[in-house]
Amino acid sequence: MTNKSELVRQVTGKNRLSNIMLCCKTVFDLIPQVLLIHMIGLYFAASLTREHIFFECGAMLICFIGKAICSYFATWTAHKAAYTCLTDLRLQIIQHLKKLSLGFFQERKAGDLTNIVQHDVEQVEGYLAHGLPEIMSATILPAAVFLIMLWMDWRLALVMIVGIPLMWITKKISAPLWTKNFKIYADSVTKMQENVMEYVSNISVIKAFGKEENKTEKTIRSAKDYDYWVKKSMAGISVPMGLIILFMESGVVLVMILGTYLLSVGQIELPRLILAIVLGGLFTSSITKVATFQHYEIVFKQAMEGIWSILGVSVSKRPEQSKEPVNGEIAISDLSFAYNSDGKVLEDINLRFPKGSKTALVGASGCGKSTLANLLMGFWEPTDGHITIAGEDAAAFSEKQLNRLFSIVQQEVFLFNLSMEENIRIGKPDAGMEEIMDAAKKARIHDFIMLLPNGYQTMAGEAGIKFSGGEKQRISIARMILKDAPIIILDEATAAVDTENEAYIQAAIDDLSRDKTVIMIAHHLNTIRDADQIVVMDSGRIVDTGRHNELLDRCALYRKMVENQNKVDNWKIKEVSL
Ligand SMILES: Nc1ncnc2c1ncn2[C@@H]1O[C@H](COP(=O)(O)OP(=O)(O)OP(=O)(O)O)[C@@H](O)[C@H]1O
Repeated sequence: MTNKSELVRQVTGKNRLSNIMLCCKTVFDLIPQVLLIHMIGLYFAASLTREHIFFECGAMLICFIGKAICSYFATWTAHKAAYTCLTDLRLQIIQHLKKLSLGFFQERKAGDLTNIVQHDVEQVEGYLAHGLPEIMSATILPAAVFLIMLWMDWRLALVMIVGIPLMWITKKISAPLWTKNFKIYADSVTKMQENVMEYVSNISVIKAFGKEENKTEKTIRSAKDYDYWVKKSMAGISVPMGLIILFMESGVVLVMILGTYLLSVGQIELPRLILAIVLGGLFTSSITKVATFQHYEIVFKQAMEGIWSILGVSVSKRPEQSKEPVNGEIAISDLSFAYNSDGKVLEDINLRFPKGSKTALVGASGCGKSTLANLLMGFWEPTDGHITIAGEDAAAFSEKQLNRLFSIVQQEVFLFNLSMEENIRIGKPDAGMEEIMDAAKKARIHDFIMLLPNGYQTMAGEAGIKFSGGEKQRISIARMILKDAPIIILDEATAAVDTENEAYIQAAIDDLSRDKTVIMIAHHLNTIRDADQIVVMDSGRIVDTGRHNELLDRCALYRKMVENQNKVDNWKIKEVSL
């Protein structure tokens, strides 16, 4: 999909059959009224016969049945198209989300994306199943009425539409205000949802830090904002809507006035005048609806904006398929990277990670260690420069193939609501039970799983089953042992666990890292002393690279970092011995 208009065409194009049915329904709607007036005319002319009554009433009956059938098919086809479209859009969004880089998910909030997938897509369904058919029938009917009126008496036809220019001007003038209010309303819905989601998912942190009052107030405020904007947008609609109704009703009043005059001077017959007034009433009520249905269009446009804010994001330029990448030395040359126009986060990076070596990235918080690791895994594309793996440009590998080369051990671990067995099998979908148990043993988590009520079949989300951070971490390491990727990225995996768990995790990581290329994002300098190379970073640049002792000799920044680390360690020992 290249642009938003194409997406809108694709969505609204599904209603064609329903529109045809609505046209037929309109015709069936009008014929009985014309026939009735025709019979009244015959009656006044004293020429109404039984045959007339029989055939015209028969035709009316057929029209009523035809109208009911068309109505049924119009509603059915509109709903069918709307729900097909709703499912298509959700699938399209999910497929697209799958292709987007991790960076997209760091920038957009979960509440915002959920709101689009749930609420905005639902609005499209409302527009297609209800809004569009109503707008269609409210447009076709006045057009047909106008043609009949023209055929009957062109003067009455013209006075009937006198209010339209005024209605159109009111609509044009009020549209920007209408759209603006609605946008604020839609934003307040998103904000309220984001706040509620953040509140619910972080309730433990909020309570732990005594922030209930603050956060509750913020969440309630966003709910009140929502309430305020709903009312304000309704108030913004009601004044122009009143004016539109006034201008349109002037049409039928003018038909009555001019019609009565024409009758008095003998230029129109009574049955024709009655038909003109009936049709004028129909015209007015339908065309008024067209104007007031404007909100359907605004809601639809707003929903499409939201949907396009996902579908319009270009996907990674990586190929869908590529040859199998070979494990080997990783080389970074002249690499620079910026997340946005705020400036470069990494600059002039030149590095080598020999196959099977152990490298530690060290530096102050925010110096770019995680960004560098994310670039290696292909989550972002370098702004300048290249990354090669075994001599091949990493950009030429598909996401899937590149993913096979890497495993990452992070502090935050997510367990799916699946059994332990399935949670570990994610690392290798075709792994047998033996392999899974073997990986769990290496990850030092097998004994723990065996103590669970249903062993490997215990569900991660089962009531009463709680996992510590360290246990979750070891389950995720078992996944990675099974995956057996040749390059391991360790993001300070043992920072948030107790000493016993730390020892287990360390042993599990040692097993996972054996004979692999290891890149550690390190905060604790005492865990990296035996690294083959330590990369010292500062403000997005590499300051020095070498072994621990070499850096102690020649790199002032590294020396300072080690001294600071020693101070912290001494402080911890003192704190414990107090
Ligand atoms: N998605 C993002 N969008 C914009 N800027 C970002 C994004 N992620 C990180 N940054 C910025 O990039 C810089 C480097 O961040 P990065 O997380 O790579 O540092 P780090 O050295 O890993 O830090 P830490 O040790 O605290 O994890 C920081 O200034 C950070 O604010």
